[in-house]
Amino acid sequence: MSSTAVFGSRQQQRAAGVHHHQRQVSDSSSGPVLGKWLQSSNTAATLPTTFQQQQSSRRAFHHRTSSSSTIGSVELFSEFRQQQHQGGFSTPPPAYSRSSSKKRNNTNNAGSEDEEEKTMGMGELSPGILDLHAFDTELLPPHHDNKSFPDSEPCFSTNKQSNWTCSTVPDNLLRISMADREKTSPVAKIKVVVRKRPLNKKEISKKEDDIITIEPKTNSLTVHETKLKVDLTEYVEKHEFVFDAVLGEEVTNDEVYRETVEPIVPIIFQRTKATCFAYGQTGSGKTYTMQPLPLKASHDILDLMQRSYRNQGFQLFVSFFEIYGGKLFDLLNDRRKLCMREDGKQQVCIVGLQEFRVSNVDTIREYIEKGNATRSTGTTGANEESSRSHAILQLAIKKSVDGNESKPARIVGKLSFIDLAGSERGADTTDNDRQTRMEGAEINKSLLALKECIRALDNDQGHIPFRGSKLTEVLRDSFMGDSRTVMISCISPNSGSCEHTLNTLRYADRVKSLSKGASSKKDLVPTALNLRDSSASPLCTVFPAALTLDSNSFDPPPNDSHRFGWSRHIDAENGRLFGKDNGPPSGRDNGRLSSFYSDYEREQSGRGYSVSVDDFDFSDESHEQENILWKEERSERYMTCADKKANANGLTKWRDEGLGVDGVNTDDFLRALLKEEEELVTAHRNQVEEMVDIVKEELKLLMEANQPGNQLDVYISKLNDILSQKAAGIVQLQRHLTQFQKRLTDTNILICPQAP
Ligand SMILES: Nc1ncnc2c1ncn2[C@@H]1O[C@H](COP(=O)(O)OP(=O)(O)OP(=O)(O)O)[C@@H](O)[C@H]1O
Repeated sequence: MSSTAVFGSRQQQRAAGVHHHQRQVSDSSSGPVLGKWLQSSNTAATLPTTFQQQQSSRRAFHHRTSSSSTIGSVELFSEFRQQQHQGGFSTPPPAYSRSSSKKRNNTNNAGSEDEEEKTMGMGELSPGILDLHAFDTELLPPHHDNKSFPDSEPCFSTNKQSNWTCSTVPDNLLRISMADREKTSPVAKIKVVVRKRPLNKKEISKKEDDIITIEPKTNSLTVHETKLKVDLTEYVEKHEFVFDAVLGEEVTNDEVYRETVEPIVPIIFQRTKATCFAYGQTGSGKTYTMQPLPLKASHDILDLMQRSYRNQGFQLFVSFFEIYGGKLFDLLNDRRKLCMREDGKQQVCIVGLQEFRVSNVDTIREYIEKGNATRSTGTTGANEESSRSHAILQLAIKKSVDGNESKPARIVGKLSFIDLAGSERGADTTDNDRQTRMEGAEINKSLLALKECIRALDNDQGHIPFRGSKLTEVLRDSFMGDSRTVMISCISPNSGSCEHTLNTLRYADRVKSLSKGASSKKDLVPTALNLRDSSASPLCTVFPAALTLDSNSFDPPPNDSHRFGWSRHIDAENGRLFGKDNGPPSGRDNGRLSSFYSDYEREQSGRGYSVSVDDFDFSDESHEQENILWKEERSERYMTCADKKANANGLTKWRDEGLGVDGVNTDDFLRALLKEEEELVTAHRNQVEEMVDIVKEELKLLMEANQPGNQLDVYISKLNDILSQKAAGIVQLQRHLTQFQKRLTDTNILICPQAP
């Protein structure tokens, strides 16, 4: 059966967890992987500039290495490492200077890029003229001196020129006005951008590899994950992702601004609220990325006020606060504690928050520096000066009624910048103290809630789970009405951060793929490369044996966060109960689970297996939170179904009268259903955990079986035990499932049409 036949239409593919934004390739020979890697990391001349060129260079390389074994690829890999460590791929340090204190200096850093703007005077960049500043600073090759990096400072690991050749130069040559830009390119509701930082000196000294390659032309990036087989040979698994924009280490903060926030600025004047946030592992460059943005945006806003909207009564206000441990603090007012209130119209009001009217960039810079200096920071394994809070800087555009400044100004639009605290997995926080762990849990909760809100908003769902976290509650009004969201996913390039990087990219990928707009995106044609979340696709072509497996049992859980693929199944069978996008958020690392499955498949197909089953971790704190959000959503769904059933039975106002289905109290009815559902999911989770242990045993047994002198009878008896355990687990879960299905059928839930 061909791979396309297995997955059918695009829609079916999505329902089956197939992801069109993410293409992942596992290649145990890894020849082509390294071929592309070497080329794209080398020089502009060897960088494939078109897809065809890439393909042909891939083919050429593949041809060169097609007969090479894993050992061969390991040799190539070491060759690559050697060259990299010898500085062969290093690029010069950035032209701008940074001092060691991050939180202050990032603004200064923005400032260093902005310094010239200041001396030129505001408004010098008039519509349609060349941006000489960008031209001067960004096209001149910076001075090459690797030794000049302070400890935590980054070094570039790829050739800067290569990427200029690909995409950046034309953008800088002619900088059209924002208004023109706005006319020509409508601003997407959600934009997901990835930014990779350079390797820092510490990572280089630890001889870590840069495992991310970027193809700016196709907005794609590839994570080259090195894995070990049980026989300890290395192989490289490629994970390829496509986003709205992918920014490499050579991309300046100016360019980040142009790609992310600049297009939104003009529409803030048209009653739009926009949010730009950075997400990523601690130390991945969120603060570095976010800090310069508000200043640049203020510059453009003031510019528009003075040019396009002169004398129209627009005013700019700035406020800056942080959420730390679920509490709000004003960063422009000595960290005064704030409280949040909601008025009758569900407008969020942060009581006591100081808002300052600003009319020039210097004043805004001072406010931003003041706020940054007041922020809560701490130390994490990856970042000595880590932000442990979510910092929210808001630029509000207000307009006085009839242009009369003596009357109170009304809000027109708002631009919120959120520098999210660094994301760390539960597992990473075990070394830290309780405080850091609590912070980590809070951060995870916010991230999950944020994703859920974006997802619900983009699907125009009636119910937006704002209450999932303080962060989303506070941002509520920014998400209401006409809103835009820009998410910048920051990633570290080093091999030691591989798992975090994949998590960040999967989060970003999910945010993007959940958006309705995603379906109209470029990457629609199903290819052999983008069939699975994690690397399973090539198995269909490279390892045909994988196709003989039952595709249901070995499908990785779908990316769209359905709980273990369950809602998808019901969806496909009944098309009614749970909408595809209404499944519970998984929050758990589906990627790792699917990676586990693909490893298992690889083993089944006789190509060895990975030891990455240890990665399979259910202990994520965010699980609790996801349950809350999910229950809220599911409860609504049950209510709607029960409503319909009650109506069909001639019962009106059953909710008000507290009557549930069949006369049972509404609350009890819902509680019982949710409880049973939760029990089923818990049973499923336990079963999968057990299964992982069993599979580990199985892998061990297989290893033993390959040892000389192995006893066949011992092997047979152990295998029998293992298979019985597996079968028992499955039968037990099946029984549980049947009971729950029966319960749903009895209460007519399964035949309830989906709520509009
Ligand atoms: N694109 C980049 N170019 C150059 N240096 C960078 C870049 N991104 C980050 N850095 C440097 O890397 C270090 C860590 O960056 P940063 O503090 O912004 O990370 P973070 O994601 O905000 O971490 P945390 O979540 O722990 O606060 C800093 O020293 C910063 O200057």
